[in-house]
Amino acid sequence: MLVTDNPPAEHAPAMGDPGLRWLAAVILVIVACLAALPFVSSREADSTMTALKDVADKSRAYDRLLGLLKDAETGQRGYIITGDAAFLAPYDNATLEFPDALRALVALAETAAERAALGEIERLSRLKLDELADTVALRRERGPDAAAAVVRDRRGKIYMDRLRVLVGEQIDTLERRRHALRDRLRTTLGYNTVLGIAASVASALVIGIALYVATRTLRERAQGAAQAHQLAEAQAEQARQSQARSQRLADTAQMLQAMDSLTGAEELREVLPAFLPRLLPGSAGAVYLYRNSRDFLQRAATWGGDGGHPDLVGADQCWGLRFGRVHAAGSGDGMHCAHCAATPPPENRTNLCVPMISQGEVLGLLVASVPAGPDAAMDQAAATAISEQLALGTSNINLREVLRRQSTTDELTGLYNRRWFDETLRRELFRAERKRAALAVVMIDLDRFKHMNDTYGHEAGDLVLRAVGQCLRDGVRRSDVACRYGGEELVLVLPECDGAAAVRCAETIRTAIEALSLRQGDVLLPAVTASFGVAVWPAHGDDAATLLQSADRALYAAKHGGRNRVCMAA
Ligand SMILES: Nc1nc2c(ncn2[C@@H]2O[C@H](COP(=O)(O)OP(=O)(O)OP(=O)(O)O)[C@@H](O)[C@H]2O)c(=O)[nH]1
Repeated sequence: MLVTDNPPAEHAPAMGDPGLRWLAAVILVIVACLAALPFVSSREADSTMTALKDVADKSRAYDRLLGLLKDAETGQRGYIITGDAAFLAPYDNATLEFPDALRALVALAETAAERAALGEIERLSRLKLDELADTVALRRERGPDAAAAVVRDRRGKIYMDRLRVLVGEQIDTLERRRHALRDRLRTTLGYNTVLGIAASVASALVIGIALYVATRTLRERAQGAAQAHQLAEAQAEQARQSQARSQRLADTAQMLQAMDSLTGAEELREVLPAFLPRLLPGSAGAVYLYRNSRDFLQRAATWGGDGGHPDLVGADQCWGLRFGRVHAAGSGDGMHCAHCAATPPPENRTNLCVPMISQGEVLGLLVASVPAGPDAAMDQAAATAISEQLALGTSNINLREVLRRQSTTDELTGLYNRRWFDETLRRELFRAERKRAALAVVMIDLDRFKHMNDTYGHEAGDLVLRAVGQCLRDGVRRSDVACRYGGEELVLVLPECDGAAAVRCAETIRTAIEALSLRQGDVLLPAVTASFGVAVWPAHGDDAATLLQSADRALYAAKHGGRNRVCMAA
């Protein structure tokens, strides 16, 4: 349109016109600034994502520190109970690694408060490790009773409880920081998108102006017009790339956010296929995660069609895993991995295998088939960045699973803890009321347990509690909940179970406990028995408190009736 409607050249303002040149220069400066802004904003998003990764690393370092102390304590307990030096392996390993783990955390400390907390952690850890070393030495030189006497004075337990609280507070602080960083990332990405659009609009404007000027001066300034075209195209390409980059960052952040809300790795099957096709356009592939046994990697998700990816992959079947870095193989070149869906890949495709590495540990494998061609290098870089984010997200899922398990279970018996019991009873009472179904509660108390502790030591008592916990787990259905109520008191919540069935269940467990034959080292411990009190909703109480009181009174009756028996509430 502009070319045909042009006035004759002699009346048109030429590029040589100083006014027009100034106008062009001003527009170019504005457009250049707009195009640069998304880059600045992207840098901000990059630095926030790095900070997020650092916070997650530090959280894991705290968790590892506590894990080392627990390993040392487990080794010490095993050695004291058995006298077998083989049990000291985790203890030796943990005491060896502990100073480095603590030093690494001190080096990462950022605030005076964190340094103060680490100082206290260091002091308590030293006391705890000294106590462990003393008891190990005592066991070696003076036998189990001398070592057990030191354990019994509970000094070590007090240090350990305090350390758990201190480390937990640090992890909570880091969790709050992670949420704040995620909010900041979301805001930055919002700005980024707006700036990307503004840059695109400005580029479109400059293209229009450049075309206008170029056509007006075409006859005299053919070369100048071509340069203007090139400049406009470069600007448009720059804006397109910046927008694509912003979009990829936003998609990656969204994927991480979605992964943050997962309760287990199996849910990746739902989340990843929604994001990976957007992050690697035109691709198809699969994500594998190591099984707990670490012998094979198991397929966790696929995208871009089923693709024939096998369920399991051995670490030695993948060149990427063997080299510990991204491995690419095209149709006519490179070493092909046996596990890839199409080996070798079709003419116009490249297979990428990218190990997912977090903190130097390989957590899984990203396998992607991408289009071969000029964008292949960009796809490879993107796949590497995505695998880093997947590794970060996966290790966060693993960490959350461990923390959730720790917060709901009792460490000694492996049964659910008191907090979980309170929540479960409240929830099951609501359900029973809604379904009009029965619900039974069974309170259990070990008989003359003080005598066991006083005669055979606290470790023997712990051994008994662990074995009784196993009897409870074996004796209930999957839908029942067995908890440690406190000390040597245990409790069962039996949904949809009437009085007769609850008494039968209690009898089974009572008989199993009575039949236990336990040894502590060479010493055969005396038979253990327990008393049971059963109460049923709604006959013995219509809320949690009265139901528990009824079960407790029935337990009292069982004790007074001679112990080692099951009594139903009156
Ligand atoms: N080993 C060990 N003992 C514990 C634990 N928690 C509580 N106990 C002990 O359990 C014993 C409970 O004793 P009592 O409440 O007097 O009752 P009992 O000796 O079992 O006698 P009855 O209940 O009347 O049959 C105390 O000695 C506690 O120290 C624990 O985690 N480990």
